[in-house]
Amino acid sequence: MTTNNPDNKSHCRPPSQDVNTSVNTAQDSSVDPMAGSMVDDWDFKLATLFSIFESTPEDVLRNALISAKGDLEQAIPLILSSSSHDSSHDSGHDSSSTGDYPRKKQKLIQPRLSAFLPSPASSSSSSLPSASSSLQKSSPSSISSTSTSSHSKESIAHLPSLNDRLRWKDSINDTSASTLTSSSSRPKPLVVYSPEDVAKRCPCTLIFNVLDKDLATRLLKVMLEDSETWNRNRWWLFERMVESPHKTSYFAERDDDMEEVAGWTYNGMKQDPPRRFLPEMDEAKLVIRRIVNDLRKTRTLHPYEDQGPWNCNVAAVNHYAHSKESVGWHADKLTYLGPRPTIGSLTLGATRFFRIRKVVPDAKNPDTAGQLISIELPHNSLCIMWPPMQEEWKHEIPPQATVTPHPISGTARINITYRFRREGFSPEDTPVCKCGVAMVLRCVFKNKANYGKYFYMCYGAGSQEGRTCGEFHWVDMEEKLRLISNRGKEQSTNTTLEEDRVQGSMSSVQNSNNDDELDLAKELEEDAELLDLPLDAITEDDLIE
Ligand SMILES: O=C(O)CCC(=O)C(=O)O
Ligand SMILES: [Fe+2]
Repeated sequence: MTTNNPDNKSHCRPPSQDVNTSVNTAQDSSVDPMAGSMVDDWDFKLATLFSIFESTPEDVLRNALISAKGDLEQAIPLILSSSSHDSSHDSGHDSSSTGDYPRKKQKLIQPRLSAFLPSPASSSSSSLPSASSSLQKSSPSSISSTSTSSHSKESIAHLPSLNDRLRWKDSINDTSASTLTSSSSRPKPLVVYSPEDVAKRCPCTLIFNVLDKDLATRLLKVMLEDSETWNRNRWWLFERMVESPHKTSYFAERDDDMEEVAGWTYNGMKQDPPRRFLPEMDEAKLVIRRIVNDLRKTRTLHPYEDQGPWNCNVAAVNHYAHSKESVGWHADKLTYLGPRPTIGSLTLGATRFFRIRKVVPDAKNPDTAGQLISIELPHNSLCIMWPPMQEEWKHEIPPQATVTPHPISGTARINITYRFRREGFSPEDTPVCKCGVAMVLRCVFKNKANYGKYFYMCYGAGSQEGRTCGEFHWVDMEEKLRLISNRGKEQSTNTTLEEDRVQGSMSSVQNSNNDDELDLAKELEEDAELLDLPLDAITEDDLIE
């Protein structure tokens, strides 16, 4: 699967916010997933600054925070420009251009965070470099450094991303469990190993030794070989082209699946066609499909789930060469899978941690909101993500200090996520925004009034030099599903549906013409940007839409 072509731009109205504003949203409690629990908390903000500026005296940090009226992102440039901090650590520059890496913790955190910070001279959008000049300037360093140095740690550290900011926040939160217990309400991170514990903690089922040993070995070998042809994705992030810290590709089961997936877009960019499941993938698919469907019989299905048997007709595959390769916080996109999808995620090769956290507060267990749960995934394990995993949780494969290697793959891990592309959520069912690109389907999980409602939004920012038209439509999901189901019935009686389909997609979305809705659209877009990490979800799934 090839990557987004940076030259193939569609043009949108520039966003109203500049880089600075976007960064601000990350720490703004109004859009933060942890809002109300800790980000509002002064101590947390101070601790955050501590973790970035380890060598800076506390009073400098405190004063900066006071001067910035508690706004973390405003405080950071103040500290950077203060003479008190250790400039060898807190250079505020992308170290890819300086070649001067901060040491230890800053190596991972600081360069990436600082890549988002406005320099004191560029606090307004007008002073930012134009997107095209930024491409010329930043692409060579950010792309060539990552693509030429293959899997170097440095290439990973170069990637500035929203996800880095969340990981950065999480690493702080991890620390907070031990050092900030008095001021932090966030529960300590958990590591779970057993299927029983996994089932207790989240909507996932973990199954060890899921495939016959011989099949698991053959599949690992063939995928390792095939992964030589997989690519790192590239996308726009705040006027910079960045590259995913792992390789990925897409497969489909049959001809019609191939055609559909070939029509999938990521930010309006058509992707290369997927390849057909390799024979070993087909073999594994049969096992996984049976297991998922057997388990599904014991579950109460949500009305928005596909009520028929689960199929796995497409697969996003990932290759993590070593412990530092990763995938960022994200939920798998709903656009082509529909609401409440089930995903079967197979691990082959090295053992890695799969880290999850619930982004919707759980009324029954408010104490566990935002808790980081790491699930160990060994070779030949299947992690089934049930609904509402993609609506209410985020997941990632974080970089690790070391991994448990596998005798065949060494430190490399292969992941195959078997997915069900769903009727009624094809490219032809997906609305197109003012940019002329396919919109992305999302679910509101934060805003109480609209909780659980679905919407389509412009998703152009990852491909269009950071630009989005901000278009937004609510989806009446019940109505949409009813129309899909009727369509299915009519299809089975060979009725032509073209008119209904157009009618259906027209009535299932409502244009948002009034100001309130536009405001909400904007807020949701910001939410999505932060919480769903659309620009940073690095898997093929996340980038293909
Ligand atoms: O590698 C993994 O286990 C997770 C991959 C993933 O999240 C994805 O492909 O969407
Ligand atoms: Fe995922």
